[in-house]
Amino acid sequence: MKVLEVRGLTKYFNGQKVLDDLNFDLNEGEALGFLGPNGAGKTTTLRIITGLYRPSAGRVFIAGIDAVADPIKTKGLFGVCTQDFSFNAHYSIEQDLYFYARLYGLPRRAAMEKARRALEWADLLEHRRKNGDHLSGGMRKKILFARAMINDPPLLLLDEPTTGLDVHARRELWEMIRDLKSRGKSILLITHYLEEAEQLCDRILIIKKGRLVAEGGPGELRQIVDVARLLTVDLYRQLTLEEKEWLCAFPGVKNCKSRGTTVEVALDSSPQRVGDFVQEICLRLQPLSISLRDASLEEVFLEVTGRED
Ligand SMILES: Nc1ncnc2c1ncn2[C@@H]1O[C@H](COP(=O)(O)OP(=O)(O)OP(=O)(O)O)[C@@H](O)[C@H]1O
Repeated sequence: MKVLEVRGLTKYFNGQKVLDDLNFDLNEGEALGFLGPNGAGKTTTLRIITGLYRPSAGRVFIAGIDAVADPIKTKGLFGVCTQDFSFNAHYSIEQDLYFYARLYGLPRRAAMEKARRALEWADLLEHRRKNGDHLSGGMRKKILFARAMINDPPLLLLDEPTTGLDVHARRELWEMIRDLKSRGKSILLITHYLEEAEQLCDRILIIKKGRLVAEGGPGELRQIVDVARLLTVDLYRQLTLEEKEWLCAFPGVKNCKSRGTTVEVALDSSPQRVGDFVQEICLRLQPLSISLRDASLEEVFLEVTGRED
């Protein structure tokens, strides 16, 4: 079942097109990475899904309900963790969660129980009497997750949840996301950390200037840009122009860049004979070392978002 459907989403701000006919789906139990350079339109998309902005054109359906025409009806179907947040200065985090549970209509006793269980889930029970502003950045994000999940919605929207956190805090949040996924929740994850998307997401979308430029599983994306592997060749001197042309002319070579005495050769996914290629390089260039590896998601991202329109 599709938990989220985005159809032809277009948004203008002051005559400038920020989203351009964006289409994607999020299936039940799926984690979808939503990536793109700064200003690509990720947060704008999220704000339209949550009903904060109206689109200039296009539709959004959450669990089949039209979120643009009837945003009130969809409010209980998603939890959101935004980049901007605040805590009521007079509330402890326990009262904060109780308040949110009451907003969703839970009776007093059930809301208290819910707040307590949410604190346990976030591993913050011992800090329950503190105000959110007095917690560390990682703890604050955990409380925001707990808030977003207080009414147990099927869809979770996360806008850069781990930005600015240390490695330990990031890993704790990853565990919480994995736990939500194991409970069948659908997750839209905006992130600039490609490793995070690779670790947590089943599928990844990359947008640029409000347009979808790539979509697929982390492995599939490498094939989309057709840079499957990278061969790094270290020389004792710089590569000559003639040698560069010779390298680029080999079958399966996508491009070839040299920086100082290091040469990086991008190879496509065709079943070429890499062994023969390496042998020829050794004979002609007598390199200090050669290494072959799969292209990283970061390299795919740079290729896709760096292309001219
Ligand atoms: N309320 C607004 N009024 C005018 N322009 C806006 C508004 N909100 C966003 N924009 C513009 O829309 C574009 C997309 O912004 P958005 O915040 O959606 O990008 P993003 O992909 O989330 O970027 P980042 O990764 O930096 O958070 C930007 O050019 C931004 O300046």
